[in-house]
Amino acid sequence: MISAEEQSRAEYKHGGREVKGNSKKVNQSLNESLDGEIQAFLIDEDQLHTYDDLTKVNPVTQTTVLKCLQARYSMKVFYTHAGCTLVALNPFQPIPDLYSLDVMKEYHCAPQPQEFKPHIFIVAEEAYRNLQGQMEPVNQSLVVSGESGAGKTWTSRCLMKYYATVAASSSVVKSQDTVDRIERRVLDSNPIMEAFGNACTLRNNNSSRFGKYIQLQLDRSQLLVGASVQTYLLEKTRVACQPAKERNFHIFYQMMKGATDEQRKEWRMPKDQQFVWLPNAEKTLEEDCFQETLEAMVHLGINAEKQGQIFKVRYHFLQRAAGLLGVPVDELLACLRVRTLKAGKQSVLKPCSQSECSVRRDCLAKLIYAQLFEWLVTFINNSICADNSIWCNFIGLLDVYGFECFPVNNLEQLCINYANEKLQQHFVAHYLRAQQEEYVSEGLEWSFVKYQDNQNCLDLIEGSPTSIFSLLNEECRLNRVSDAKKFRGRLEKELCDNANISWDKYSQEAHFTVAHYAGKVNYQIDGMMEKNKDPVPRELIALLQKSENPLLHQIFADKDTENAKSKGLSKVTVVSKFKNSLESLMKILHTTTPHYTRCIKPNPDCKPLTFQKEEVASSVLHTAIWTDF
Ligand SMILES: Nc1ncnc2c1ncn2[C@@H]1O[C@H](COP(=O)(O)OP(=O)(O)OP(=O)(O)O)[C@@H](O)[C@H]1O
Repeated sequence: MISAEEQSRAEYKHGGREVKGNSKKVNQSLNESLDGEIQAFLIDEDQLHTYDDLTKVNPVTQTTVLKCLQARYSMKVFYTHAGCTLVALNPFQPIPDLYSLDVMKEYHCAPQPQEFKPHIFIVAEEAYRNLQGQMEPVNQSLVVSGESGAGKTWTSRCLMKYYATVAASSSVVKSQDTVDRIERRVLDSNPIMEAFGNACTLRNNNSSRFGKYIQLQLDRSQLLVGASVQTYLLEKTRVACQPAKERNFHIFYQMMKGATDEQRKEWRMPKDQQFVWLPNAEKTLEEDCFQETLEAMVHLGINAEKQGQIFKVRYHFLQRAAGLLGVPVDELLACLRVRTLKAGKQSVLKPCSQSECSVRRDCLAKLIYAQLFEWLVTFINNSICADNSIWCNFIGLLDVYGFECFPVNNLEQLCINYANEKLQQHFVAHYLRAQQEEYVSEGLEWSFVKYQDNQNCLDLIEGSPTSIFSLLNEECRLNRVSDAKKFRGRLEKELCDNANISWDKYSQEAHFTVAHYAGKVNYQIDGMMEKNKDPVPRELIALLQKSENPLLHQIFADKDTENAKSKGLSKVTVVSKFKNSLESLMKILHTTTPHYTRCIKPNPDCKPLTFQKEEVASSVLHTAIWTDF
């Protein structure tokens, strides 16, 4: 991949146009001249922190941009503009007064907030004023991106708090009980979703294991009257299998540590138990705050009885004990040990091997966890969503996983990186084209910025008729035992014309490599088809429908009706579902005015106030920011 510095050099003074003739001499003198200018710029070290917009750095190269960010970080200035993107460096320590009520008011009341120091509140206020101005497109989207631990969730919380303060509707209704205040309920959705959807990983103690899009609903007077949440790709495999040194979802540890004696008695949950599925329970985390989760649940209307039902299910499947799920023990064991195969109208019973039994048990746990999470999100939405007649505009907040490239990547990373490709394309389409067109229409002198068009990569992943997704789906439909090597062969045969896919001829592993806009990623094929099928044995669903736990009963009864209505729903693959939900999201984004915030993790160990250039450099490259220059 071409480095940013090389790119800068190539485009330097040529407005992105290629240097015709490509003479070595010209390049050499250009490089020397650029080096000279970089040195000249950096000589004024004391001034580097004053650049509050990285596009004003001259010349814009990786070195100069990094030096400015580093200088600002060391002065405890964490926000910097990069054209139309806000760059947020994570301080990894609370910064007193940076987000106080007074600061919010200052930005909100300023005649020109953009003249203030760069801050996430500028983004928030700009979106709010756009909405007030009712300029098309009126609805706004705040897209928060960055790698794990960069600060997306923190930023989203800040934005929500900002609107819950400056657009508070309840302040005008003095008599309203604070418990019922909509702003509070909207904010209370955070600790609940984080308890059930976040976990401690190697990269972040409070890592969101799902993506979310929150629509803050505003009425004609631009007051916050409700919200709705859409979630994406919950990492449900974590329930039954946690990567080494990582943990399960917070909620398990919260309840095991934080339940009162009374709650333990009611949920039949003894103290100090250890579970295979709860590794690293000894770790003390700020997030293990059960009573806060419970309080938030109460505010949203999840009463003690429902809480009991939720926590009983949670606890009982930790125990991996059958009867406690409210289903007959012998029936559950039978379901786990014997598979029912359908052959026409006939059913054939086939005993499972021990490892198959474990797979079925894990499948049950994942199914219950994912369905409960979905139920919770629906409950939250019912509690915070305003009636359609009340709200007329929205500010959407998107917090999704950033680009991922691990030593081993599989279907999850493919989906996440596909989502990032979509967002990158959205960014390019909305900003660069709009800006360039604006310059042309105003007759301003402009230089053509060459940007990477990632359509080819998107065609490779999701295109029609043949793409990685279509071939994966086809393989899953064939309903045969998947063979990774054969699948690699198919990909090679069908997609060899696309320059964005390649293979390492010498690798023993069945894999493929995709050249994403942010870099190349190697995907392991083994297990990918199975993950895409995400099979749920029918017998397990049928069994859970008989559960005496009213919550489980309700959740799976609904599922049944759903399946009956739309035949074959259970056959919808993971990538198809994800593609559809992403397409709906992109449709919404395209009808809004977008605002981009890029969070950056300045060191891999989450150390306070520590800036490592290599870490920031790779983050900057993985983003749309670079395109912004
Ligand atoms: N602006 C900030 N000020 C102080 N601390 C911060 C700030 N932003 C982030 N942090 C710290 O960094 C940690 C990681 O941030 P956060 O959980 O928001 O990352 P993330 O990008 O959402 O990660 P993931 O993708 O894993 O969910 C937070 O728990 C918090 O301690």
